[in-house]
Amino acid sequence: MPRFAANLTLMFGERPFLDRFAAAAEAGFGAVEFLFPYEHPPETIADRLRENQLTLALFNAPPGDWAAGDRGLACLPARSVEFRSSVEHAVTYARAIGATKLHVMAGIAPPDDRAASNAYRESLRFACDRAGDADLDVLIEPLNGRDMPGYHLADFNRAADLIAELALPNLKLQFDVYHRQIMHGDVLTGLQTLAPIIGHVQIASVPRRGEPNTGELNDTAIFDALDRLGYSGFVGCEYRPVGSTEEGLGWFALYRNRG
Ligand SMILES: O=C(O)C(=O)[C@H](O)CO
Ligand SMILES: [Mg+2]
Repeated sequence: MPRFAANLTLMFGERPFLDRFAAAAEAGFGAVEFLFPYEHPPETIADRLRENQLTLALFNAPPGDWAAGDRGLACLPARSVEFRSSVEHAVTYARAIGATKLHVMAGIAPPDDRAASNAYRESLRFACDRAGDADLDVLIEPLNGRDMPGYHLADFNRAADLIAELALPNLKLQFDVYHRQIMHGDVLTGLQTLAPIIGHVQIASVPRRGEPNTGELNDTAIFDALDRLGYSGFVGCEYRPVGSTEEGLGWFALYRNRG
């Protein structure tokens, strides 16, 4: 049975961020993930994880100035200095909070912009090198253009090609089922084909990005397929609860307290 990680950026949003750790543990999660923890000292995050006996499945490197429209810096040649320091900052956090997986966002630039593609490759080499020193995998995640217009990495095949081309041992694919279904469909075949390079999986219903099994996909069949494929990582619950997070956890009854 897959092991699930509550995404504390989207779930338990009724509470302040630091209170969501206890809420996730109480709900039966053994792991959590979140996007950007940087408003809080890493020691505080580490304490919350330890106090609640939670494993950290994944977090994101700083994305630049989100309010100003940045969605990562990796493909932006003019921002390479800032990118490198964002990776160093993330690695410092990762060491302190016991992370093993780091999502590095690409940024906004057309997929066929050659300068952006070259910068992206260079940035990923740099990130994998620094992250490798801390035993961290670097994840890249194709994002659909409806939620993330203009994002540089918007195709699963392109992500797979890039991972093959760069051949970096700690560069992996973040397979978000929600984005996959919107961009390409063919979710089960995608999971099977890409299994060797998948480093993390995320789930949400389509199209509303709500609880599993409330949209157009059979998420139970997806969880079964992950088992058959021998996927041993976490499945991040990156969804926006329709009502209160707890009320929407009916789907989780089968899986709670299973690591
Ligand atoms: O949006 C997603 O699916 C993510 O996982 C990113 O980390 C944030 O954009
Ligand atoms: Mg995702």
